[in-house]
Amino acid sequence: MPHSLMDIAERIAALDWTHLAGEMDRYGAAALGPLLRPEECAALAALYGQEEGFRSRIVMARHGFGQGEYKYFAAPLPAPVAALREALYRRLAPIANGWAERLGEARRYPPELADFLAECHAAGQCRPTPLLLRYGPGDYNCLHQDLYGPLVFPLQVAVLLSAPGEEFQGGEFVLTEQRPRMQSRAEVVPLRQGEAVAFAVHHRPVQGTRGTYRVTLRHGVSRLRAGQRFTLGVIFHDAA
Ligand SMILES: O=C(O)CCC(=O)C(=O)O
Ligand SMILES: [Fe+2]
Repeated sequence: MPHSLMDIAERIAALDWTHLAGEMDRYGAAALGPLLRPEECAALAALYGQEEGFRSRIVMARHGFGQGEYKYFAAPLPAPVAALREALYRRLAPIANGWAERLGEARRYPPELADFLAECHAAGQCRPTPLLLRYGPGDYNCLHQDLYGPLVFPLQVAVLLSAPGEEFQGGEFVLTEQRPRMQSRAEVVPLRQGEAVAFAVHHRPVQGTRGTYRVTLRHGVSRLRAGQRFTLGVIFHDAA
């Protein structure tokens, strides 16, 4: 493994996962801190302009998803993206299993990404889901859930590749949480360049006075006031 990729796995292993699991349990999202260096962010963002290496490009306005665009990587994923996906999965799988247990769900997630992806592929979810997103002035990402078939890994990660305040203004990462029969709660996760946020894809358990209940989460990005913003999205289930 080249030095920098080994390094990505080590950076992820070095995070305080006990603390982060607590944040995930309380808020449905946790800022992971800096994962990528500015030059690594710039290198990934620069891939956006290339033709090769992607399986599709989505113009969000055409689908009512917002304004801006994104491109799904084709297999094989760029090495740093594959390294992030593998190393993050390893740490998130125990949290996902804890959630499944508390929600009374039978599904358990294997400890390694390769084994989970084998399950996805056996279920006909074979297309890679990691993506690069690009937003310009006025662009935004409507609240959504990244579901790509019946098989869902319940956590995902986004890495901000651009420098807020320098390369763009506005464009905050936002989550909403819909509790049963209650009004929604919003959460903004401030990120700096290279920082990542882990968050619930669609549901998470919340402990109530009469047992555990399920809340529904959505995420999106508020309107960019100026500049250009790139994100790397790391989703663990593959797509049908
Ligand atoms: O651009 C962002 O910060 C969010 C991107 C997104 O929707 C995702 O990574 O799934
Ligand atoms: Fe998303």
